[in-house]
Amino acid sequence: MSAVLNGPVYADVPTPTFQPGPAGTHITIRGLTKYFAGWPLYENFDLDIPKHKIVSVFGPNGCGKSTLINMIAGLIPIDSGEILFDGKSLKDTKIGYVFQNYREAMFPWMRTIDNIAYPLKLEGRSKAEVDRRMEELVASFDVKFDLKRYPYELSGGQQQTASIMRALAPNPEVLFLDEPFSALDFEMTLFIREKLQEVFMKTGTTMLLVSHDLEEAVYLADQVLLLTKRPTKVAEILDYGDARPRTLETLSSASFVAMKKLSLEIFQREVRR
Ligand SMILES: Nc1ncnc2c1ncn2[C@@H]1O[C@H](COP(=O)(O)OP(=O)(O)OP(=O)(O)O)[C@@H](O)[C@H]1O
Repeated sequence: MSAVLNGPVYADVPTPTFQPGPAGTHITIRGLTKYFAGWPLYENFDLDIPKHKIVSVFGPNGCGKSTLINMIAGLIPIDSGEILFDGKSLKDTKIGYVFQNYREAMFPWMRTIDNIAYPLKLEGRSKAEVDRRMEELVASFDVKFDLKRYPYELSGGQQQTASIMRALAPNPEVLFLDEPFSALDFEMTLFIREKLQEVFMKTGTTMLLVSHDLEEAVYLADQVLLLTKRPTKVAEILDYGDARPRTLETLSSASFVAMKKLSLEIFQREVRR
C-alpha cells in the first residue's frame, strides 16, 4: 500500500495529438526518430509530402536521403514516430520502389516480362488483367527490346526501364526512386527521365526521388526537399513550378537556372555549417 502511496506522481501530461498536414498532403511524417549505432540520424523529424507531386530529396553526403525514403517505404524500420499515407498506414497503401542497383533488383531466374508482371500476379490478378496491363506498360514505355529475355541479357538502361515498369505495374499510389539514373549513361538517363515525366503527367503518381545530381533533381521536381547534415532536419523546401513537359530547353530557362542556384546555395550553406 505504501509503495502505491509513495509511488512517483505523474503529471497529467497530455499525449501530443497527431497534427495532420495541410490540404493536399499525401504523406505525413511525425516525430520520426532513427538512430544508427547510438547516433541520431533523425530525431523528432516532421515532414509533409504533397500528393500528385514529384519531390526530389537533396542534401549533404550521408545525411540520410536513402534512409528517409527507405523508412517511408518500410524497407528500414523506424525507432519511433508515425508515417501515414492519406491517413492510412503503409500496409494499406500501394507503393512502388526503383532501386539504384537494377542488377540486383530483378529476379535473375525469371524472364524480364515475368519480373514486370510479378507484382500483378502477387496481387492475384487474372491472366487477362495481367496481359492488359502489360500491353499498356509496353506501349507507354515504347519498349523496343525483347521482354522475353532474362534481365542479365539486357543493357543497364533496358534493365532499369524494366524495373521502373515493374514498380509501376500495379499503379502504385507512391513511387520511390533511389538514385535511379546514377548507373546509367547519359542517353539512357534522358530516356528514362522523359518516361518518368510522361508517366507522372498521365497518372499524377506521387514520386519521391533521391538524386545526387542537382540538375536532375530540380528538372523533375515540383518540390526540392533540402536536408541538413545529421542529425538531419529540413533545411528548406523549395517549390519549382515550371510547366510540364519540361524539355532540354527548360535546362537553360531563367527560372530553372535560378532554382538550381538557390538549391546549390542552400546545399553549400548546410555542408559548411
Ligand atoms: N545499417 C546502417 N548501420 C549504421 N549506419 C548506417 C546504416 N545505414 C546507413 N547508415 C548511416 O546513416 C547515414 C545516412 O545514410 P544514407 O545512405 O541514408 O545517406 P545518404 O544521404 O543517402 O547518403 P549518400 O549521399 O552517401 O548517398 C550515413 O552516415 C550512413 O553511414
